[in-house]
Amino acid sequence: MEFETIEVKKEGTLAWLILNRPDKLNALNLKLLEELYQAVKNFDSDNDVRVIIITGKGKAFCAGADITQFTELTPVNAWKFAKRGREVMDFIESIGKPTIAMINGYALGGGLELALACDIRVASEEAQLGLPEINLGIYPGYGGTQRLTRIVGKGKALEMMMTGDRIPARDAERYGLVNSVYPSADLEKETRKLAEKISEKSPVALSLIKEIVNRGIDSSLLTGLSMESLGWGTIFSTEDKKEGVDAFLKKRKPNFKGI
Ligand SMILES: CCCCC/C=C/C(=O)SCCNC(=O)CCNC(=O)[C@H](O)C(C)(C)COP(=O)(O)OP(=O)(O)OC[C@H]1O[C@@H](n2cnc3c(N)ncnc32)[C@H](O)[C@@H]1OP(=O)(O)O
Repeated sequence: MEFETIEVKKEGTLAWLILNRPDKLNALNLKLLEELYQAVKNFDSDNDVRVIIITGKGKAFCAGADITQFTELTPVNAWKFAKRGREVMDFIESIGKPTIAMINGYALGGGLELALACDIRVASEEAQLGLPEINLGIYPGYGGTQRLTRIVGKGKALEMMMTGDRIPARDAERYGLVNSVYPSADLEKETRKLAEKISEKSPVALSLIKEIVNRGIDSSLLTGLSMESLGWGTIFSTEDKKEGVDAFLKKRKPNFKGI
């Protein structure tokens, strides 16, 4: 499928989705948002794909929602644009496959919110992250108020939203906002290494981990723990569980098939 605002490519079991409006720092307009949704949907239903990596072309991961669109938005359309963006982020978070945001530069506003919807964030040393919407007289609308708070805690999240300050990647790593930081020359290699490691695990187990963690975090501890035990029953019916245990006992590498 041809896209205008993103590039997609497959490398074995890894799928790359590259935001491709570099002259506008990959700002999210409606077209990009819809293509992003479609590409993730395609990769999610592609059995060959085990891990999805999202990144940006040029010096930005994504500088947020396209501000030029704001001048013509009526309140009703603003609500629709925010709602659609949130739905796309929710969808990305909800898919069963692991997602990695490879933050190669600015991840601001809706761009950071996209990264927050991914499971793991890795960044280059030059990257800067922030929610600068406050400087436009608005506030995050693609899930940032909720997801950032769950990841870095209320105090730091409120500070980021209230000041709009951009945070260097190394500080973001200290706050737990990004998992790892690398020199930009190594970012792609290290991301690929991480993605390949995850791609060799059981897709069923990965999918259950995502579901239980994402649902559990919004539930009581008891409900989360109960989902964990129920999932355990389910995982014992899979071929991947048989394969993993057999491989261990026979001292060989497992070959998980996702069944
Ligand atoms: C409707 C629901 C929305 C829901 C929630 C989401 C809200 C948002 O995301 S609001 C946007 C938040 N983001 C920002 O406020 C960042 C805006 N950008 C900047 O502050 C700067 O561009 C920068 C600090 C990221 C980089 O500065 P610099 O290196 O000097 O690069 P330029 O400013 O010259 O940018 C190059 C080029 O890109 C255009 N651009 C950058 N960001 C956006 C954007 N968010 N929307 C539209 N266009 C953007 C910028 O205008 C330049 O274009 P030209 O002037 O045509 O060269």
